[in-house]
Amino acid sequence: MGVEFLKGHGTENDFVVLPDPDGVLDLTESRVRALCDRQRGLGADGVLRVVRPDLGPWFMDYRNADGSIAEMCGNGVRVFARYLVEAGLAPLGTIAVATRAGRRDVVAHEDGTVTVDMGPARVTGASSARVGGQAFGGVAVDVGNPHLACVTSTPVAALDLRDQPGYDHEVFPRGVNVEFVNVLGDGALRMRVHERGVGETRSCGTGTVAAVAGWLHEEGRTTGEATVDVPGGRVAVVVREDGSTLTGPAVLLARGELDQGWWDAL
Ligand SMILES: N[C@@H](CCC[C@H](N)C(=O)O)C(=O)O
Repeated sequence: MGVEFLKGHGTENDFVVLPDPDGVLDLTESRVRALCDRQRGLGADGVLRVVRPDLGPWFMDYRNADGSIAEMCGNGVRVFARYLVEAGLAPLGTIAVATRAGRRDVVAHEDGTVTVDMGPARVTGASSARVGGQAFGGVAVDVGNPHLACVTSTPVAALDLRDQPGYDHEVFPRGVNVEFVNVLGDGALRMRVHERGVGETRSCGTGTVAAVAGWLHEEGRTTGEATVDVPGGRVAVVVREDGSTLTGPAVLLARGELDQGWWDAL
């Protein structure tokens, strides 16, 4: 019997899901890279390994497509919760999910959307990004993982995000996810993102929370809410003094078995 997998996405930020309740899979960097490769593997922005240590809360072991480990993934945790519900491992309603950024309470709704309590989005200072010779001012935002949210009047559709945007390595020694944000109206944002460890993705859940926190900061506010349009769809974000929530769809579209020989050879 090969290794069980599922494929899913949250606003087209896509993941390979590996159910591994007993934590027996040896998920090496090279296996993650091969799984995420869109030519020689299944293709995905990241891998979600579903583990349940000591029958405690479910743990989301999230990996970026390049094999690196990240603290948190807002779209991934929605897909993770959808998997738990569809597999009969958790009921609809609130599910506690352990992540490297701490516990996240996730509410799976009947209509297929999922709301995640993302914890506080902390603006920690000003910084800037550079794309194609153009500088973009922004703010560093900690959503469990590091972000640089740049609100700009340059239409985000015009940006070439194939390469990693330039950023200040002293401010972000562990790398950074960079968001470019247009304000469409009060409470309506558009965003594109270049993710650490992946490249441009069609959505980034933690990035949308950082975008809203960055926009509010620019407005001199610390609380508020907005919809965020990303290339892969739309999510809704609420930022409070003590926390934030992210709501959006979570879809599972395929399941199957990896060839054991392919897996073993990696
Ligand atoms: N796509 C994710 C974020 C995944 C982690 C990120 N690339 C990092 O390295 O911090 C999301 O939906 O939040």
